[in-house]
Amino acid sequence: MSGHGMPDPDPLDPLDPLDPLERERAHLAASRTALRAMRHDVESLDIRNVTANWVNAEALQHQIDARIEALADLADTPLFFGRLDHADSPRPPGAPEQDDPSAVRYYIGRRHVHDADGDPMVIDWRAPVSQPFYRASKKDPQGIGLRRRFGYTGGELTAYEDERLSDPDEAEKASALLRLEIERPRVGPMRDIVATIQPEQDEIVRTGVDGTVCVQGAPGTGKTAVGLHRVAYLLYAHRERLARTGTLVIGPNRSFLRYIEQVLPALGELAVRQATVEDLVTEATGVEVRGTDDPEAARIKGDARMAEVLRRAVRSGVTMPAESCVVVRGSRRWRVPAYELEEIVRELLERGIRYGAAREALPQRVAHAVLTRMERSGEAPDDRVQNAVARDAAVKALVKAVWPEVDPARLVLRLLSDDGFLAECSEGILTEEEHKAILWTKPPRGVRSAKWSAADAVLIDEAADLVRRTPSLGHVVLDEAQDLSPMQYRAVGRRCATGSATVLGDLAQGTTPWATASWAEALSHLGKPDAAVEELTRGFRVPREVIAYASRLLPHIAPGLSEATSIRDAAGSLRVRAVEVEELDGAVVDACREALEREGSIGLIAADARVPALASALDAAGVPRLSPGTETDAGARLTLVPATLAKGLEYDHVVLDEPAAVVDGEPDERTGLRRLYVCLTRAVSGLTAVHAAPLPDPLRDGGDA
Ligand SMILES: Nc1ncnc2c1ncn2[C@@H]1O[C@H](COP(=O)(O)OP(=O)(O)OP(=O)(O)O)[C@@H](O)[C@H]1O
Repeated sequence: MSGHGMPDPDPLDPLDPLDPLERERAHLAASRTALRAMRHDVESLDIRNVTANWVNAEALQHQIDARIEALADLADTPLFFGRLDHADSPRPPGAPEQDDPSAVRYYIGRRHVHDADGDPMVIDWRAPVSQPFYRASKKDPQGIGLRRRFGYTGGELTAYEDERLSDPDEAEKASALLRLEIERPRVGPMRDIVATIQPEQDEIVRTGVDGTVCVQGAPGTGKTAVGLHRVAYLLYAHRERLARTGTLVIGPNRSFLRYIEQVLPALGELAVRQATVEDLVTEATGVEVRGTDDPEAARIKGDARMAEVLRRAVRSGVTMPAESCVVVRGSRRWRVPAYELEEIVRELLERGIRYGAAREALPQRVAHAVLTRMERSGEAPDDRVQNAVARDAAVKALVKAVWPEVDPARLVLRLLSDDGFLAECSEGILTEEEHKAILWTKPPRGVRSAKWSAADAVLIDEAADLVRRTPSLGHVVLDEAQDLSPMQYRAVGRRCATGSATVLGDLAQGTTPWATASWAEALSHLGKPDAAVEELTRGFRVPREVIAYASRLLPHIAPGLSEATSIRDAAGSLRVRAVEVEELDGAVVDACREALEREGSIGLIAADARVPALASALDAAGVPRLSPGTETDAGARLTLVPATLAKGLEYDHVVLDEPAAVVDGEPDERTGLRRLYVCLTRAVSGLTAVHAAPLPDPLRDGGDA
C-alpha cells in the first residue's frame, strides 16, 4: 500500500522510477484530471428533484456556481507546491534517493483535490496535516522524513528541492526556490506566498480565531502577506462561523487596497471585504468627507479623550422629570410621581447601556411602575396592558422630554459649532486652546452642507455607536495600523468587539501627527488590551545593502526598534547619485530608463510637490508612466508614486528623487525622516537615489556615489 494520496505503484508503469521529476509530473497530471472530474461532478448535479421551491433552487444554484468557479484549474497556478513524506519508514543507509513508495505522503497545494474514491491527491495548505510543511525543521522534524518543494516555470513543473529532516548528515541550507520566488519580477498586483510561508509567519497565520495578534514588523517582513493568509486560514478553519459574522481587511488607501485585492481571490476566498477606515465610517454614518482639518485639529479630534466628550454630548439632553406622569385608563388615572421617574432615569443612565437602548427601555419602565400601582389596587393587568401603557401619549411625551432622540451627525455638528455646548461637554477634558482649535469658525447650516473631515466622520461614528451598538464582525485585519488615531482604533475595535483582530504595523513608519507610539496603548484603544504582540524582523523584500542604508534612520525615528535583517544579499543594489540642481530631472529620467532595461516593475518615488515636474519630464522624454494602484503590465512598468502614497507598496526597482525634498514635505523632521524610511524600503532588487540637495544627515557619506 502506498502512502495517502499516491496510487499504488503499478508494475507495468512505464515511467522511470528513478526519475522523480517525471513521477511528480505524472502526479500533477493525475491531480489535474481528478480536479476536472470533481468539477464535472458538480456541473452535472441535477437539482430539479431536490429543491422544493424556486428560491431554494436559486440559492443552491448560486452555491454550485461558486463551487464550479472555485474548482477551475488555473493553468498558471500550480496545483501543488510541496510534498511531505512521513518519516515512518526511513530510507535504509546507502539506498538510492528514489521515491520511497511506502512512506505516508501528502502533496500540499492551494486547494483540496481527491480522486474518484475520495482519497486525497492534494491537501489544502491550511489543513492541519499541511502544517509541518511550514514548521518542521531539523531540530523539530514533526514526524516528517522528507520535505520537497516544487519549482514551476509557466505552469510546468521544472524543479524540486528536498530536505531530509531526519537525516543528521544533511546540512541545513537556505532554499533557492524561496529566493527565486521572492526575486521573481513583479508585474501586476501583489501575489500570494502560500508556497513559501516561513515558520515565524506561519505561527501568526495559524493563531486561533479567538486570539487577537499584533505584529510589529520592519518593512518587507511580510506583515501584509501574513495578514491576508491569516484570513484565508481562518475562513478555512471556521468557515461557517465566519460566513455568518463576516471578515474584513482594512488598509490605508485605495491604491493600497487595489494592490492587495487579488491575493485572497487567488487563495479561493472571494467574500472578504476590503476597505479603509474612512469607507467604514462614512458608510455607517451616511456623511460624505469633503473637508480637511489642520494637523492640530485632526490630532485633537483623533484623541481618545474625545470619546468622553462625545459621551457627555450624547447624554447632555437627558433631563430629570420635573412633573409626575399621569396615565388615564378607562375611568382611572394612574400617577407616577416625579421622584420615582427620576429614579428610573438615573438607573438607566448608570446602567451603561446604549443611549438608544435606554430610550427604548424607558417607556417600559414607566409602564411597569403604572402596572405595579394597578396590581396594588387589585387589578390584574397582563403584558398587553403594559405594552399599551408604554405606548400611551403621556408616556411618549415624557420620553421625548427627558430622553430626547439623538441624531449623531447633528450632535457632532452642534458640538463643533456651538461654543457653549462644546465648553460644557469638554470641561476638564480639553484645554481652552484645544477647544478653540476644533471649533468651526464658520458653522455650516446643516449636516448636508457641512464639509466634514475624515476625523469628523470618525466622531460621528463614535456618537452613532453610543446611541446604537455597531454590529461586530468575526475577524478584522488592520494593516498599516501605526497611522491610526486612538479614535480610529476605537472605530475599528467596535467592528470586531465580539470577534478578533490581526493588527499589523511598524512604529517606524508612522507618519500621521497622531501615529502610534506604543502597541500596548493602541491595543487598549482597540479594546483588545490582552492581545499578544509579535515581532517580525526577517525581511523578504529589501536587499541587505538597501535595508542597512535605510536603517541608519532608525535611531532618529524609532529608537527602540530592532533593525530588519534581509534574507538576500544583492550586491550593487544601492546606488546614490549626486547631481547639480539643473540636471536633477534629467538624471532621474535617465535612472528610470536604466531601470526599464531590467525586468519587473519600476517605482519612481518623489516628494508630492515634485510629482508634477517629474511627470512633465517623463512625458517630454516619452517614458510612459502609471499612477499608483493602476496595474503594471508588460507594456507599462513605471509608476510615478507620490511619497505619501508609497506606504505598503513595492517595486522591483525604485528610483528615489531628492530625499531631502521627501523630508521637507512633512511638517516636522521626525515625520519627514519616517516618510523617507518608507520610501527607501520599497525596492526588491535595486534602489537608485538621485539628489541635488544635500542628503539628510544620517544618510551622508553612504552608498557608492
Ligand atoms: N514567506 C515569504 N515568501 C515569499 N515572499 C514573501 C514571504 N514573506 C513576504 N514575502 C514578500 O515580501 C514582500 C513584502 O511583504 P509585505 O508587503 O507583506 O511586507 P510588509 O511587512 O507588509 O511591508 P511594509 O511594512 O513595507 O508594508 C512581498 O512581496 C511579499 O510577497
